Amino acid sequence: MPAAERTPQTLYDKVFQAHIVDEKLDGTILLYIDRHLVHEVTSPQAFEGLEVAGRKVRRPDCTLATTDHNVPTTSRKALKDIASFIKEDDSRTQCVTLEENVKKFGITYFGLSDKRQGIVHVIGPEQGFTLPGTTVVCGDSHTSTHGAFGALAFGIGTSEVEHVLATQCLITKRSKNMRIQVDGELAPGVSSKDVVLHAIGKIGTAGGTGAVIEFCGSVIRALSMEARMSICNMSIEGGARAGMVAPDEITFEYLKGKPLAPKYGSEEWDRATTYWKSLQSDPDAKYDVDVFIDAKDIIPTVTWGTSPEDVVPITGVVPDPETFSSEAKKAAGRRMLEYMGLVPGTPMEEVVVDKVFIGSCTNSRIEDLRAAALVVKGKKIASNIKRAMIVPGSGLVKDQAEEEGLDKIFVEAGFEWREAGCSMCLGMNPDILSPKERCASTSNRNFEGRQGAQGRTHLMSPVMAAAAAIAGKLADVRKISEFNGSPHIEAAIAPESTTSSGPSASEKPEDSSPQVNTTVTRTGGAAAAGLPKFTILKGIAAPMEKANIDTDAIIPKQFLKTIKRTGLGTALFYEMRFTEPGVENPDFVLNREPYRSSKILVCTGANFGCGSSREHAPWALNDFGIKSVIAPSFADIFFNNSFKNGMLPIAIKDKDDLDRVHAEAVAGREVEIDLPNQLIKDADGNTLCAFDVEEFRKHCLVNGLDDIGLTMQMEDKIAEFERQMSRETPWLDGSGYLKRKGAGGKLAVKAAPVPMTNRGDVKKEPLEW
Ligand SMILES: CC(C)[C@H](C(=O)O)[C@@H](O)C(=O)O
Ligand code: SF4
Repeated sequence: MPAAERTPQTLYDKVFQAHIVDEKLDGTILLYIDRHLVHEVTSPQAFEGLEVAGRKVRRPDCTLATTDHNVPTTSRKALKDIASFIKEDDSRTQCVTLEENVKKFGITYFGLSDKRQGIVHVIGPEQGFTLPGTTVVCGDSHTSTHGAFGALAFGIGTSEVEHVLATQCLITKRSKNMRIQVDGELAPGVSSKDVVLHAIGKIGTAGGTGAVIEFCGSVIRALSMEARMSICNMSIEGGARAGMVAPDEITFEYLKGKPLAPKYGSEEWDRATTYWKSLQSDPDAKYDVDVFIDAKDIIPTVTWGTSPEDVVPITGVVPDPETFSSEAKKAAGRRMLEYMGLVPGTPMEEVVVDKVFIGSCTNSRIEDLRAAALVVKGKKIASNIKRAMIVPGSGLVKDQAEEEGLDKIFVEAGFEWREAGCSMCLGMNPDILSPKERCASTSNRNFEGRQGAQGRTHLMSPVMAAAAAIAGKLADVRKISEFNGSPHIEAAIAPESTTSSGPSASEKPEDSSPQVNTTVTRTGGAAAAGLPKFTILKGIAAPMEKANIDTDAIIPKQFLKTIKRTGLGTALFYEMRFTEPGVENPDFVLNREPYRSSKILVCTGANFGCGSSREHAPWALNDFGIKSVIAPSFADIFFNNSFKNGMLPIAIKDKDDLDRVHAEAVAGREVEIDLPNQLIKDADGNTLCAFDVEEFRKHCLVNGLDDIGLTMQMEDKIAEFERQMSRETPWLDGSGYLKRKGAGGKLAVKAAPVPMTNRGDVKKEPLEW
């Protein structure tokens, strides 16, 4: 797969190029996916789709599943099975459904009784499932985390999860190249989280739209793998499709001995590292966007508002919206301050906190816990702190921390020591904020209601969250005297990660159980049809005037627990639509006539659909009856997800054009979208403006084509690509407990389910499922 060098290429170009199965004239690309991570929230509908169509999982050896979002983080000592452990009905259904699906489709799965269970973005790297130069996807926006290895890793929606399960490929387009270079040396107390918060503050939450960000520069090179993961993790908050760091000796060192990485010292390891070393951007490679950051400008950073771009140094004050550049920004700022319960001019260090959460896929790894423990050691949390939680990212992180005695440091200080999961990052499980509670959080999103309805989130690094717990308010970790903060906190505390990754491949018993790749026996699923056709759409258009409408606002977390695609219309814009359950907010546009029957949404603010990869957002719009959203720009995943559901998102950049359409919406008149002619018209048929749409997407919409069926017609090309991959990068055919049997071109994949649990005596314990 190593590509011969031609025109100068970036790291992204190289990895992307090496995975092209097919390219159409209009630039539509069929991209091969090496690694697919699966969790319980975004997979049920995908498996259901496979089953209905009689399709099987093409590469179980390249697929790894776990439960993380819904799982309680309380003690698992009394755990019998997930069905009796999870009390909340919908959460239980989602987790049990995943367990049924992994059995049915023969996928390796880490359940709650397995120490390798954890947040999907923590376990992939930990197991060596994530490798340099690979393409990695998951039905989850923070898949960008894995880019720290020089992988092209991005979040996808549920329809795409189904597409990858069925074909191991995705239909996509090239992204732009963006480079964020961070040079210099980080000052004491400044960690990778501050770097990424600072960068997002600089570029904005739409700054990376349509691009893959390569993080480089002397600061990035000096960071540990875990610190790099925290940075790539939040690329999505900067609007980017993915973030990447070129692999180097730090990367290789991290991968040595990981169960699913090539065996260190083997010929395969040498071959792999030779290839990985070639994955550097060429010196004269071109970037579409270049951003430079001087490390000395970065000081410990916290957020003040409800978007990750609302950052301020801890030494700063709550900003005054009246100083913002436009009326729209002023209005948004006022709303944020009201929601956050903050007054302009208040020093950030005087903002009193109720809860502290150290966890999430951004900051729940062993180095994060070590760093926080250094701050906390020998101290007590402040008396006003109602609850402070440490939630390790995986069972293995938890074990490692306990081995080092970190749990004792935290517990003595007054923290709760929890089991692995997403926890309070998004409150889909019992860990939530109560209304108006303020949280110092190491997670990645501070959207309204994110950690619990009306909860108030301030994002920050683990050492800053630890400092807030001790001080009882937002605090500058550098002022906590005993904290001998060092440059690159994570790297300095843990020069080498010692987290064990469970039994290594060689320690594992040979898998001898018969495999279940093709349990679903219905056939005839390759037909390329299935969606309603979209040609002309005429109807009422609802006006909205807000920027950065995130997917958490379109459909809040509590409605993600469904295992169906339908019925979400009632939950659309829930927090804005209802003042309390069943009571409509009369001011919200969709509660007014004639907008109750809208088929179109016209939004004048940019970056519609930012945030999570939840396809529930387009499903909710669709179920409500809205088949098209018109806005100046969209977040990539939402945009993509809409097409997969036969919906048409239209980006209108020209302000006058958009204003004309918006005026019709405000007047309550019908608007017509003519897709074949790419025109938007008023109710009388007069053209308001033209719009662009990619040829392939238009073809699928107009003809109601299901793109999984289309891709399956490319079987010969996919199989040929896999044969070539087995020859050139054999380490990518499942290894270790995912060993692909019958390689060498045949698709006789024998995926290995986890042959045992990983608690206690691995040889004697029963099958995980
Ligand atoms: C549930 C999932 C779709 C979602 C995401 O994609 O990000 C979640 O992980 C989140 O952080 O909001
Ligand atoms: S962002 Fe939060 S909810 Fe989403 S995967 Fe990461 S930890 Fe889980």
